[in-house]
Amino acid sequence: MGIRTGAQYINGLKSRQPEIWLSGRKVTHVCDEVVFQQPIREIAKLYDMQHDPEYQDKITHICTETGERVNNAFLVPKTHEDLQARRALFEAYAKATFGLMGRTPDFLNVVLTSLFSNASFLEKYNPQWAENIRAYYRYIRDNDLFLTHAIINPQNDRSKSSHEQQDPFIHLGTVKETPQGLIVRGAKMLATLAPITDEVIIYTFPGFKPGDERYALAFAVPIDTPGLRILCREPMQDGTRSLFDHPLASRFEEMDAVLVFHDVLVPWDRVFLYNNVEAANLLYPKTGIAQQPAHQTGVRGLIKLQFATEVAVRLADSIGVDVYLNVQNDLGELIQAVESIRALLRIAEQECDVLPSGEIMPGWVPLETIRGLLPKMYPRAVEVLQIIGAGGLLMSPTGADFANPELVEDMEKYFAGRAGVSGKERVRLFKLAWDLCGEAFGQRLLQYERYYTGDPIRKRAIFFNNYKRERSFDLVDDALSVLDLNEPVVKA
Ligand SMILES: Cc1cc2nc3c(=O)[nH]c(=O)nc-3n(C[C@H](O)[C@H](O)[C@H](O)COP(=O)(O)OP(=O)(O)OC[C@H]3O[C@@H](n4cnc5c(N)ncnc54)[C@H](O)[C@@H]3O)c2cc1C
Ligand SMILES: Nc1c(O)cccc1C(=O)O
Repeated sequence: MGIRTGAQYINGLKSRQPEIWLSGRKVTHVCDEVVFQQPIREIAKLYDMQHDPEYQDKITHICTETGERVNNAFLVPKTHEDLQARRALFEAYAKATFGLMGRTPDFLNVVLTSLFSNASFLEKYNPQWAENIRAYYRYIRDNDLFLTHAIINPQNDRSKSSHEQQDPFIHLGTVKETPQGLIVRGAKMLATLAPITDEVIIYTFPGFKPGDERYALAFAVPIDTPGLRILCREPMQDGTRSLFDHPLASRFEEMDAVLVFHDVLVPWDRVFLYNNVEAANLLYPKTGIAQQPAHQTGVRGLIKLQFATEVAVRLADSIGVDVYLNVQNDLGELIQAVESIRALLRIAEQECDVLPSGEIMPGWVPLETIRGLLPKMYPRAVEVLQIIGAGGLLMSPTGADFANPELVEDMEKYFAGRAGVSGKERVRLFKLAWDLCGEAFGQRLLQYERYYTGDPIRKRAIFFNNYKRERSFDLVDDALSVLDLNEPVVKA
């Protein structure tokens, strides 16, 4: 089959009825749910881009195995050109969503492609697991499906591991084996976009302790698998607010959900790992799923930070405050943050790691540096928007006010910006900024940037330890070596 259109993606959603709970009620048809309609449209646009002459050759390629045209996320990069082809895809999708949708289809399709190309890691534990992930990759690639994932345990007692929780099945674990497959029970979070995806993949993130064997699980099932319950968080916009009033929140609400597995059957051919704590802790670092997806998230994060920075620059200009030193200083800081991420991506794409399989991976040091910087830089961009927007952020009328003939004169007179910026233009800019720095929608985007790739504190500690292990810090030795402590520095 190969690449899908947006209509085919939507028909796929209509062909099933997952168990989705939203604001205390069960969703009957996800495409009829107003909260999901705009995000579905935004994802459908990404699928349509694959058929658009402007993008098709940039973001898709002909699969050498099947001869079908497939998305570049499924490309195992073997050359710098392959890496640039993936970069082009990430950038096209990020620009289409301003980097505000973190879990667009390319993200998990890159994860799956890494699991496929490094399936040999699973081979030594259980060759069937390796075969299963290879077959699953081909299934998702050839059907161009959209995955969600949930790899974090629900936030119960973080001081205890899974097997020490009050109930053995709060965290997702294996209940029993059957001839058909595993029966699994318990919860995982935070499955972003789960209600509007086709499949869910569960894989392991390091942190398993001895005794956690039953929780060491990696598998994938269709999103409408019997017994899988999708519990959505409170929506951050009700789907009825206008594009004028909420230009971003009304388009890019990325629903998050806890997945509860009520004795779900996982067929054996969909089991990628289980009952092995060592394999569970090593899957993330040993199969490229820490590194390759970081290329996608780095490009997406760059576009998001760049977007917030551009909004801040235009906001300041619209009310003439970018003539002041303090504002220039803050905006200069954001621009330098954007340029830092842009430069780090280039370094990552130049300083690659080449695996024995021939797969090339963008350099882990610059990618992990991006992962450590964005959780600081993006909240700072939000703060700068708040500082520059000041009271104007709380003083935006609605599109309905501008549409009312009785008010339009006041609207244009009292809401105008600097000379040349009409009332409507200034208000629209301030609404863009408010969606990013004021709305719950914008606060989620900030929290996303902090935590989407794990706890930044612990990630930075892992980065430091890996860096210390791999680097020699020669300059210190050089400095100490030139001085023979018995020699006077300057000969008399
Ligand atoms: C908007 C958003 C979208 C997300 N989307 C997804 C998704 O699609 N799929 C997915 O699987 N996950 C997703 N995540 C979850 C994300 O991976 C987690 O938020 C992240 O791993 C941190 O875990 P936590 O949120 O449970 O925080 P916790 O681990 O509960 O941490 C809470 C606080 O306690 C501290 N803490 C907790 N445990 C320790 C410890 N052992 N040592 C030191 N400090 C500790 C942390 O530093 C933090 O300050 C998403 C998160 C957000 C915010
Ligand atoms: N995707 C991730 C997640 O959901 C939680 C923690 C880490 C990651 C990741 O890809 O690094």
